[in-house]
Amino acid sequence: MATVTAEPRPWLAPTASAPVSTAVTLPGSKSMTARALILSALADGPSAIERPLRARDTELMAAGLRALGVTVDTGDSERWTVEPAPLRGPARVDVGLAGTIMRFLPPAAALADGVVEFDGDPHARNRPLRPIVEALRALGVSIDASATGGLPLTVHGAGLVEGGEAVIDASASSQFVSGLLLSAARFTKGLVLRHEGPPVPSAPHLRMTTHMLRAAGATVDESVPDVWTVAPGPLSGRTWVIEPDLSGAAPFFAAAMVTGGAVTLAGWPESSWQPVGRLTELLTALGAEVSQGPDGLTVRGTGTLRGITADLSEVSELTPVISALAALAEGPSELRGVEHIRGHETDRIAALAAELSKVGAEVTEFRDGLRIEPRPLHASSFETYADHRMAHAAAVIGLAVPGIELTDVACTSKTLPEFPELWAGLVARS
Ligand SMILES: O=C(O)C1=C[C@@H](OP(=O)(O)O)[C@@H](O)[C@H](O)C1
Ligand SMILES: C=C(OP(=O)(O)O)C(=O)O
Repeated sequence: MATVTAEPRPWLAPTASAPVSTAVTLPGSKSMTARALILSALADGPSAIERPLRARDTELMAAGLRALGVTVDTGDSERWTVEPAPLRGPARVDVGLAGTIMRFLPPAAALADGVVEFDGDPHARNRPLRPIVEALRALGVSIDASATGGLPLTVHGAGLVEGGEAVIDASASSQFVSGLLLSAARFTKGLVLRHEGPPVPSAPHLRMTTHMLRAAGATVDESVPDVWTVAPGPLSGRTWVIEPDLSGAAPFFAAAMVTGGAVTLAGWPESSWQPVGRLTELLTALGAEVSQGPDGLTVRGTGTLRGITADLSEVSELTPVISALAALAEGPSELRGVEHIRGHETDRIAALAAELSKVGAEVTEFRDGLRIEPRPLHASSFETYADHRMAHAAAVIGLAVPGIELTDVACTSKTLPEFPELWAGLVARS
């Protein structure tokens, strides 16, 4: 069952009356938890996932794997266990609004013996899927998709996938590549996947996929740009230790920046598979001081919030929170390179342009991004479009601008069901 947050609709974002200075402990990375679940389900022995993310996206992933016959025990929030089994249909999978499920699970379902049906939230049907469906067909999988090539999908699992070579245009989502690679070691001939088209976004997420595949024992070659090779072979069960979710931490870091305080993300590892270097560059350019020590990763507000010009293609899921900071900055910002986020939980470029304009910013919408000119901001209703990161953006603005009313905050359950309580606690302690 997905977690439901009983928060009022609309939700008035709390305003900070003093600097937010605190340490936060946040759950594990959504992206790492999703990959650990898939790799564990395809392994030849049991696995444990320590400090996973328990949220709608990962609970639905666990439920999807259970529907395919895998034993996933999520009873202990600190340590989930996965006992693989031969995958089988018939099964039905609810993907919710999760890109990770709709792109990572169909390739695994193709290995199942039986029919596996996929569907999700109304907007999930609009999210791009065609390239991965066509690549799977080229690899010998029988799939029925909607007229637009997306959900609802039916995968006719034959118990094996021939695999081999495939060409894909992954410019709309790195998850098409990650999804195919995660199951590829179990394809009879493995996989040689070549991307052809405009650049693939989210390179750090691709590196996370190849790191985790190697950690599970797969042989992966990514030495040729835009070509990924996974040799056929077994995957090992293991213990995955999940890092705190860096993208989920972004609004909390932004709180330090907006209020001139300091927020430490506790439990941050010395070396990470998430794009902490890029986040540090961006927050520093915006005016923050970022440091790492035994207590964790700390972002300190300096009282200065500068506008920036940045290509966010590597860290596109940060666009909403960075846009919120840009709307509160001293000068204009131009955030580009993220056309594909029009296919995220909502069309994030259009949604940010509409909502930031409503609160008073001057916004120009480009095909691949936004120009944001700060203006005096004012109270307003803020539509969240069922998008957790739109809610984060609104909450960040609300710290500085009284009267920001989110149409819905429960959408944050996608990746952090505790968000409303954690956010209120942050301000209460300020
Ligand atoms: O592989 C992953 O876990 C993700 C990859 C990225 O997707 P896109 O490449 O579609 O942006 C990112 O935005 C998403 O939140 C998570
Ligand atoms: C784009 C996102 O999610 P998804 O994994 O559903 O694509 C996101 O979390 O910002």
